[in-house]
Amino acid sequence: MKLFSTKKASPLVTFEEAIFQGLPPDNGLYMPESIPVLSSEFWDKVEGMSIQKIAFEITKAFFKDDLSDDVIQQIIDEAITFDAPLAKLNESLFCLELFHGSSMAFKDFGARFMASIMSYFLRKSDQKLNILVATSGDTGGAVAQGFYNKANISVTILYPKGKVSEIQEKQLTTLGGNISALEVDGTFDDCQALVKQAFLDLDLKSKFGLASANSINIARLIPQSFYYVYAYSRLKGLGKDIVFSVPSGNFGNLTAGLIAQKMRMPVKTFIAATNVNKVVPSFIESGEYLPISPSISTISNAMDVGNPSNFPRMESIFNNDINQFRSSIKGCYFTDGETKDGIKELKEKFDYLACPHTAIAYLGLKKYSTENSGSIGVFLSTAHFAKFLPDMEKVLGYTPQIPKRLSDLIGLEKSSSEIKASYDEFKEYLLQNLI
Ligand SMILES: Cc1ncc(COP(=O)(O)O)c(C=O)c1O
Ligand SMILES: N[C@@H](CCOP(=O)(O)O)C(=O)O
Repeated sequence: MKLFSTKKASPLVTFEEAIFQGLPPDNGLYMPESIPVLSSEFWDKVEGMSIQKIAFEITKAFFKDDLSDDVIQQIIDEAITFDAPLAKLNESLFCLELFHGSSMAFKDFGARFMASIMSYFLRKSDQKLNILVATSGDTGGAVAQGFYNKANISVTILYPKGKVSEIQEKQLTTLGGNISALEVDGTFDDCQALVKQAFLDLDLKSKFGLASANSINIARLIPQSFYYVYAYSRLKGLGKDIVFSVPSGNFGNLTAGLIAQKMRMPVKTFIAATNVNKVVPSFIESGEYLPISPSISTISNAMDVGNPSNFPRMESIFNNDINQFRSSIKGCYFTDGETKDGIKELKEKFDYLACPHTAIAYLGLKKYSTENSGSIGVFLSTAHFAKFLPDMEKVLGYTPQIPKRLSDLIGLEKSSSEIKASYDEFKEYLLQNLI
């Protein structure tokens, strides 16, 4: 499969080139030249398939020219070691739980898949690789877990100082080994801009192998389509239209849903549910794309993104046609006060505990369902609620039970280096520390 840059000013590349380059030289984003349509035989039989089987079939559809079946199977066996259960809240309302992986966030699908595939390609050569990744909370933890101890790979994670939860911070800063963390005095968008600048820095690129583990890297997005198809497979038998509500920040998750739709997964509509960093919902309403700078801090901190990096991919999927955009995605946004009410409502009405991001997806679906009825609603739960303990305690009025995997982190000492949001300082750090 070949990939093109959304800016159309860079040459086509192979999948291997795209994942190791991360960003095309013209600063666009790589997209597959064509998104494979899965066969009607696949869609007929999907109901009985495990998530691993679905993952295998999707990966094969994309990469049959790049990877053998045995290698694909090996990558799936290594990466997709957990499930994505659908919790039924009532006859037409389901929560797709994406937090059963190692870092307890949906990023585990993409990060583990990417770590396996990159390790496979690296084993064929003797090269060393530096992963640079920006996080507003969850990507960093998933990438740290996914790449921990992978041979010949070093990971540098940039996160905004004071803007991630304590447990999220511990996930990024306590593994050690090949994982380092940089605490940036700025916002997530500053972290993302620093990382992007490094990928375009020819001096750095001539000295080191650099790659991205953010959703700007296409290898993160394809595995995120697995769980949409899995949810569809479990709900198909109900014979109703399906609406997916996706809590969104950088819009990798929603773009992965659009990729699943392009593969012919039937979807009635997607809901792009954000916090007050409402760049995409506002774009859907007004047709104007206006980044928010600096991004606004909220209790759904992992979605505090003022310039979503996957927006050009979404535009490319819709051929830059706002009407196509509007017919596939409905936008909505919620304040912190509304988010807290959403958490309370989920607990009181359904006895279901959800993190602030998940609550936003629930609210998005609720808003849509009051105006449209008759479909099945699925809201995506993108992280375990315990990752956001202080806010959960404030909203619920008690301390919910924390999985041991997360509570064990609290006592650990963090190890990170502080930098200003300055490219010179960042580059100096990289020159001293990359492998
Ligand atoms: C818990 C959680 N929910 C939602 C999002 C937003 O996802 P995306 O950036 O793919 O839109 C993130 C961050 O990626 C997250 O960590
Ligand atoms: N919300 C993310 C921000 C980075 O998004 P990515 O999907 O592009 O890696 C986070 O949790 O770090």
